[in-house]
Amino acid sequence: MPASTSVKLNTGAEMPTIGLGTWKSAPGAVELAVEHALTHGYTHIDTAAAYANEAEVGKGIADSKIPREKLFLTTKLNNNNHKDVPAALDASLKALNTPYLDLWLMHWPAPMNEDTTEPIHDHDWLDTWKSMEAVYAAHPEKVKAIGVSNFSVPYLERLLAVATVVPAVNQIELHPSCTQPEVVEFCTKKGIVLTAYSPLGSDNSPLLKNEVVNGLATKYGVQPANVLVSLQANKKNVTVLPKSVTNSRIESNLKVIDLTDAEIAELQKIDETAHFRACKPTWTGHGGLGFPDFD
Ligand SMILES: NC(=O)C1=CN([C@@H]2O[C@H](COP(=O)(O)OP(=O)(O)OC[C@H]3O[C@@H](n4cnc5c(N)ncnc54)[C@H](OP(=O)(O)O)[C@@H]3O)[C@@H](O)[C@H]2O)C=CC1
Ligand SMILES: O=C[C@H](O)[C@@H](O)[C@@H](O)[C@H](O)C(=O)O
Repeated sequence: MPASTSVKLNTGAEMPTIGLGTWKSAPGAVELAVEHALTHGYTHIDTAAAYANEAEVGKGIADSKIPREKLFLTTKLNNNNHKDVPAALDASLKALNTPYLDLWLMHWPAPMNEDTTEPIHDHDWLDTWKSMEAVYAAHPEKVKAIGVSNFSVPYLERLLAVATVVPAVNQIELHPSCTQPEVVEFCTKKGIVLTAYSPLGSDNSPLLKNEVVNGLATKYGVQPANVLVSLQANKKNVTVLPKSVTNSRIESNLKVIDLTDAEIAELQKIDETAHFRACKPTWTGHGGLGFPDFD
């Protein structure tokens, strides 16, 4: 099926299919990258309190002069803020210099200490979700949708058993070396949109040199990165976040090609022989977080 330009959330809102990623986009560079993206066709930006760049992302948004209602802005609750959800939301809004978020995600189901070096075990992430639901209900003017990130099937099952709000999105690692079919299928069945992070395989990705990826890039006259972004954009229930601080790449990453079902299957097969994750859940100190390649 042809690639989408937006995907409908369970709130009714449209989420633009391609968003600019900003993890490791340093202050100084990130405001220019965000401004460049927003003045060259992007309408969706992804950041996180953990990236320590929300203020600069906010500056890039302001400098672009894009009307707020034309932008889809996502940020994430940091692992060290699970105990103080309302204050964390206000801090992100202030840093981003925006009256509201289009989407606010629990970054990891993994509460951590103040400087995110150690896990803490006296707080349950399910209570964090309940606090996010409460803030969302009390302040619809501040947050238009809530969701999760780095949630495996067992963690989603635990959440859905008590949730009064079904997460709008689960943002997870998705690329040909990390295809996660179980969680993609589960979310799709439950009406939860997937957002593909590290779609190029993150920094210094071997996927950019992969033979299948390069074969398709040559066939369609595009860059390997376009094949990788297009793979996600060609899926029905998926949005995708290529990150770059390089203007030419920011522009070119928006170009999506329509892949055939056979080409999609060939790309997804790469996982069978060359599996990797750029972001291992174990970094949080909470184990594999229910992901089958860790537990
Ligand atoms: N929820 C979560 O836990 C996570 C969320 N994310 C989100 O997803 C976004 C994307 O993931 P990320 O890990 O950053 O990695 P990506 O897969 O987007 O890859 C980014 C890397 O690819 C390079 N690159 C970008 N475009 C091209 C191109 N056209 N050709 C060649 N190289 C290119 C970038 O370099 P350069 O910038 O120098 O151009 C950078 O080194 C993040 O920025 C973040 O917003 C990511 C990880 C975890
Ligand atoms: O969004 C980005 C990621 O979640 C990142 O914050 C973590 O993956 C972590 O820093 C790590 O070291 O792996």
